[in-house]
Amino acid sequence: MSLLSVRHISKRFAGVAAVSDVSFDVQAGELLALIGPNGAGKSTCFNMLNGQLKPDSGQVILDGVDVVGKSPRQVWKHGVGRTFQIAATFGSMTVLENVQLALHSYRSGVFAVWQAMSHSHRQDALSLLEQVGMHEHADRPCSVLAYGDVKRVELAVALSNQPKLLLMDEPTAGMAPKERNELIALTKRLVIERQIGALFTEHSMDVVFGYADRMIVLARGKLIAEGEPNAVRADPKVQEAYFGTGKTFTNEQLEGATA
Ligand SMILES: Nc1ncnc2c1ncn2[C@@H]1O[C@H](COP(=O)(O)OP(=O)(O)OP(=O)(O)O)[C@@H](O)[C@H]1O
Repeated sequence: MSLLSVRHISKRFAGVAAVSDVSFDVQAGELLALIGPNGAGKSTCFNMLNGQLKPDSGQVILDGVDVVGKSPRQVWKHGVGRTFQIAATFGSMTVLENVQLALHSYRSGVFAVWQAMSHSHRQDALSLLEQVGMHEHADRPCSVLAYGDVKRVELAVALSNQPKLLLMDEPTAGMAPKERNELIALTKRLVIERQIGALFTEHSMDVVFGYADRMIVLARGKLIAEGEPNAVRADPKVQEAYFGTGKTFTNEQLEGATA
């Protein structure tokens, strides 16, 4: 059984078919890239997986449970972690406090209540920070960190609910190539070690071709290709979708991206 089975999900906004009859699977230990030109339906798809949007039809089965109709909080509790295109940490709090707060939120059952918690979940938070290589920065405020380090803290926060599935919205946006590769290599290692699944959107093709186990491609709300990156790259439908817009990545990037 797949970790995540998405079956025939669709979503319309007024006259726009944002996502039409899309089905795919994510396996435990797999890094799956979701790509597509601007407006292809990637965000809509993500938002249907994390409970922010309810599909008009279809099923989203995570670890045997259909999560359609559950709130974002319930979906999170069921094991979906998320990172954002612009890293979401609290700058005025330390690295350690950010992870402690996430652990506290998950374990106490209280989503948004802050308590004095200087000792709360400290060891577990340090352990998560160690896994992302940030434990030596535990007592620094997030606001002084380099952006790549903030993204690592965000990853530790996303792991605090022991997710089965990680959803990552352009995890490497705004990062230099070296940091970008380090972050995605770290993500891949954690996905394998923890046997979780990860689905990520990405505009950087070197990341997709270098690290994704498989990829799926959306265009105008429809799934037009899926498979191993090199096979998908050669697919005429994918080439056409990108040449048609020229906005997300170019012919040269498609051909030049190597594993
Ligand atoms: N809340 C909404 N109301 C109306 N139309 C929407 C809404 N959200 C998305 N759409 C439309 O649905 C389509 C898919 O949008 P979506 O944001 O999912 O694409 P995307 O692939 O994430 O694009 P991008 O790469 O530009 O972020 C677009 O035509 C968009 O204008």
